[in-house]
Amino acid sequence: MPKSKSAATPRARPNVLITGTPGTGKTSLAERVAAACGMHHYDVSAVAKREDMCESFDEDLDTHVIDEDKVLDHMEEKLGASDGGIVADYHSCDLFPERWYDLVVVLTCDNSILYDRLAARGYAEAKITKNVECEIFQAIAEEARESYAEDVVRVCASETIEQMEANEASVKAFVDAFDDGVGGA
Ligand SMILES: Nc1ncnc2c1ncn2[C@@H]1O[C@H](COP(=O)(O)OP(=O)(O)OP(=O)(O)O)[C@@H](O)[C@H]1O
Repeated sequence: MPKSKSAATPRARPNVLITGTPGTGKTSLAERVAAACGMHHYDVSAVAKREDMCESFDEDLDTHVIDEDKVLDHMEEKLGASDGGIVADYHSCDLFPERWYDLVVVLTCDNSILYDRLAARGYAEAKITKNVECEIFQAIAEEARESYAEDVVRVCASETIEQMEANEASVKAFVDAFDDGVGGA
C-alpha cells in the first residue's frame, strides 16, 4: 500500500513528476511549469542521453534504453537529498522511489491525436502502434495508481492548448500551496 506523501516530505519545495505515453505533452508541460514556478526541469530521457546513462538501443522501438541504476543514482542527488523544486518528466513512473514526488501528473491523449503527433515526428509505424496501444490501455495511469498514493496522482487530458494551459495552472496552484506550507492539498 503506498505511503502518504506527508510522512516523507520534509522539503521546502515540492518535486513534481509529469508522466504519460510518449507524445502526450510531458516535456511541453514540464517546461511551462518550470518557468512558471521557478523550478528546475529534469527531462530524464534527455539527461540520460547527455550524461551517457543509456545501456542499449532498442532497434525495434528505435529508442535508447536508459541504465536505470545510473539514472536513479544521478537523480537521487537532485531529488532525494535536495530541498525540492524539481519537475521531472519521463514516460514511466514505477522505477522512481515514491518518496521523491509530492505530485504525479499523468497526461493522457485521444488516440487519433496521439497518432498524428507521433507520425509528425516521423516515427516508424511499429513505434507509433506500440505507443498508441500503451495509451489505449491507459498503462501509465494504472502504473501511477499502483506506485503512488491516491492523493498524489492526477490524470489530466492533454489534447488542446487550452488543456495544457489548464494543466499548467493546476500544477502551479499545487506548487504555490506547497510553498505556502499548505502541503499542496
Ligand atoms: N495539450 C497539447 N495540445 C496541443 N499540442 C500539444 C499538447 N501537448 C503537447 N503537444 C504537442 O505534441 C507534441 C509532443 O509534445 P511533447 O514533446 O511535449 O511530448 P512528450 O510527452 O514529452 O513526448 P516524449 O515522451 O516523446 O518526449 C509537440 O509537438 C507538442 O507541441
